[in-house]
Amino acid sequence: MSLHPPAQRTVEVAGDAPYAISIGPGLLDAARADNVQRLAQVLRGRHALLVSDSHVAPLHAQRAIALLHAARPQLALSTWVMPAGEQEKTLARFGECLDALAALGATRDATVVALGGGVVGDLAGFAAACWMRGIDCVQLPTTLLAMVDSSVGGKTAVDLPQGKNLVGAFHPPRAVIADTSVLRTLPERELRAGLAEVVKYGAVFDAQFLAWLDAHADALLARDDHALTEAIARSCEFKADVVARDPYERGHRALLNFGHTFGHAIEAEQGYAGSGSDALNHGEAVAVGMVLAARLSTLLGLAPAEAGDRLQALLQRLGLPTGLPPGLDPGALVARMRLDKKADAHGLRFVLWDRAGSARVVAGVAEDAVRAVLEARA
Ligand SMILES: NC(=O)c1ccc[n+]([C@@H]2O[C@H](COP(=O)([O-])OP(=O)(O)OC[C@H]3O[C@@H](n4cnc5c(N)ncnc54)[C@H](O)[C@@H]3O)[C@@H](O)[C@H]2O)c1
Ligand SMILES: O=C(O)C(=O)C[C@@H](O)[C@H](O)[C@H](O)COP(=O)(O)O
Ligand SMILES: [Zn+2]
Repeated sequence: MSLHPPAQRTVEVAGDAPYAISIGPGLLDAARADNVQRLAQVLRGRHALLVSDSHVAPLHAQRAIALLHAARPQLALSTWVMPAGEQEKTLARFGECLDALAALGATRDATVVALGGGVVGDLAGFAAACWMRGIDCVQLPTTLLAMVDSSVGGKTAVDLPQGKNLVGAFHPPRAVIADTSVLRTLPERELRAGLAEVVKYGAVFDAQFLAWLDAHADALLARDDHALTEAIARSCEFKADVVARDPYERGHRALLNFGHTFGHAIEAEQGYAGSGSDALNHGEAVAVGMVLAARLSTLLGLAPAEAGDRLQALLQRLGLPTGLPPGLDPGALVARMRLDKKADAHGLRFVLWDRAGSARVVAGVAEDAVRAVLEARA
């Protein structure tokens, strides 16, 4: 293991509104001139609203606030803290976030700064997309999942009881700043959840990356800085490449939904993860969903069963669930899937694979086949 901290990495996201993803330890440290300069370049106007949650704010908000003040001393800054958890990614909380922007008097050159995991990032990003028809958003992701996935690409949303992310907008951030030192306070379960989305990139784009993850599983679980930084940067490269080519998910971007048709149905059917609930969180539901998608691929004659077995073994090695939780009814899950955003007038569409690293969208998947996979449960 190297004694040197990992070098800072930057991934550029191309497109009509390009932006940079900065990754490395200490990027929220206001004492570093390069950090101050990075944020100063993207802040405009007089107002900023820092959005965070009840777990993250006590741990990390002070550093973000100090950096924001250093980057733009004239800033009128307020902080709005939402209760933590997927159960809170609601229209009601979104409305409260808009109220906080109104109370601040945020003008069109204001910035929403999202400090948190994917729940905060999605909700704050959606508020930025809607306030005065769109203001800037800067993402400061604090979970592994948010660093590798949700802070990048501009999908913003809240959930409805009927389904995940059913109300939202595409609204790319102005910048993503991932200070990897905040991962030290991340609960173990959330670290593992983030690894599920990292595995997803290998599953759909690159079998060699899956082999790398297998070889570095122990280092990743031990939070080795070098392994984590590499996994984050590689994941951001995969995502940046696809969202730059297909920002509005008209084609290829849908591959990032591998495991999500099953996963989102599980999350909604369980009533979403939150304090005191046993529900799977997003990353866990995606882990189960990817195994089910691999099984569906095999049932439809697209992929060998061994590919699914290997994926399941890797996810289990990373401490992730891979079987359908007890008590969930296959029929109810299929009914949920009819509201999946990839479904169309012709029925369900799934991201399936031929083998690791080679995925595609398959239309007209029979509900009976989906039920059969769910009834087998893993
Ligand atoms: N927009 C996208 O492209 C995209 C991509 C993937 C996932 N998502 C969404 O992201 C959400 C899941 O995100 P998540 O897994 O980050 O969940 P999350 O935001 O609920 O965070 C997980 C938990 O970790 C806590 N936490 C966050 N950072 C912490 C830290 N550094 N130290 C201690 N605790 C910390 C949070 O308070 C929360 O309790 C889902 O709603 C999912 O739909 C969106
Ligand atoms: O960025 C994307 O595109 C993704 O699909 C990334 C997913 O990991 C993420 O969970 C996303 O929010 C799902 O999008 P949805 O359109 O199915 O709600
Ligand atoms: Zn996801």
